[in-house]
Amino acid sequence: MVKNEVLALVDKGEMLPLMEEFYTIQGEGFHKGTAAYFIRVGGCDVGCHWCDVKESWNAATHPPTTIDAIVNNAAKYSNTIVVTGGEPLTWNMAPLTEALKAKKLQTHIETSGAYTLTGIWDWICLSPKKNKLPQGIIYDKADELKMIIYNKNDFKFAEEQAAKVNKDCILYLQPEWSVKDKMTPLIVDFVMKNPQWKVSLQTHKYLNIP
Ligand SMILES: C[S@@+](CC[C@H](N)C(=O)[O-])C[C@H]1O[C@@H](n2cnc3c(N)ncnc32)[C@H](O)[C@@H]1O
Ligand SMILES: Nc1nc2[nH]cc(C(=O)O)c2c(=O)[nH]1
Ligand code: SF4
Ligand SMILES: [Mg+2]
Repeated sequence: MVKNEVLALVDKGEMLPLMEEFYTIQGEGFHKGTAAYFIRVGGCDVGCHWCDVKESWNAATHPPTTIDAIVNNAAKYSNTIVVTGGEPLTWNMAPLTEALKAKKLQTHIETSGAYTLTGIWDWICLSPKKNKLPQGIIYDKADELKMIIYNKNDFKFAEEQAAKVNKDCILYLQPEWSVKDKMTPLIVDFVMKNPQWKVSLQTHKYLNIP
């Protein structure tokens, strides 16, 4: 295919810049401990200074890959597919998720919600960022809200975002990894005082798995 054809397919979500894919244990949030196949799509311009996958940001460094190739491969590994990035909602997620659902796979997304929600999802993990706030209806659709705590101000931001989600949405506070020794005790204290919240840890990093 010539370059313009590839770009046109990526534009429609019929190809996606694929950074990496791996079978592992979901480390975070409600489904922690569950085996899942991760599809990490390149491209993000939200710019979190503490992001743990900055290599994902530049979509041009990740090969445009057909939905068929991604889905046929993923189906070999797991019934639960976690789509992450980068920011997956940079792209139209309809073709990918329709193909995953056609194979009866469970579709989970990890997203900042910074762009329009596309795709068919069995589970939406919304992790809002101050520099690009979530767009519209995703607050109504989120199954879990996962707020990253880097400093004390982030508790206030977490409460502001929790006021916007639907009543069934499960609320998590997750320490930013590099400051976890300082922030985890504050999170523990906050959750005991505000039991509508739960603690989420990046358990895969403790397990030394991807
Ligand atoms: C790398 S992001 C990719 C998906 C999407 N861009 C997002 O931010 O939700 C996956 C998850 O990791 C979280 N995360 C990223 N860097 C982190 C860090 N240094 N410590 C703790 N959580 C982090 C994000 O908030 C998000 O919930
Ligand atoms: N094991 C594992 N669990 C995760 N949950 C969310 C992740 C992500 O980067 O989106 C992630 C990840 O990178 N690895
Ligand atoms: S939105 Fe997600 S991928 Fe993008 S910079 Fe922030 S944590 Fe990283
Ligand atoms: Mg991760």
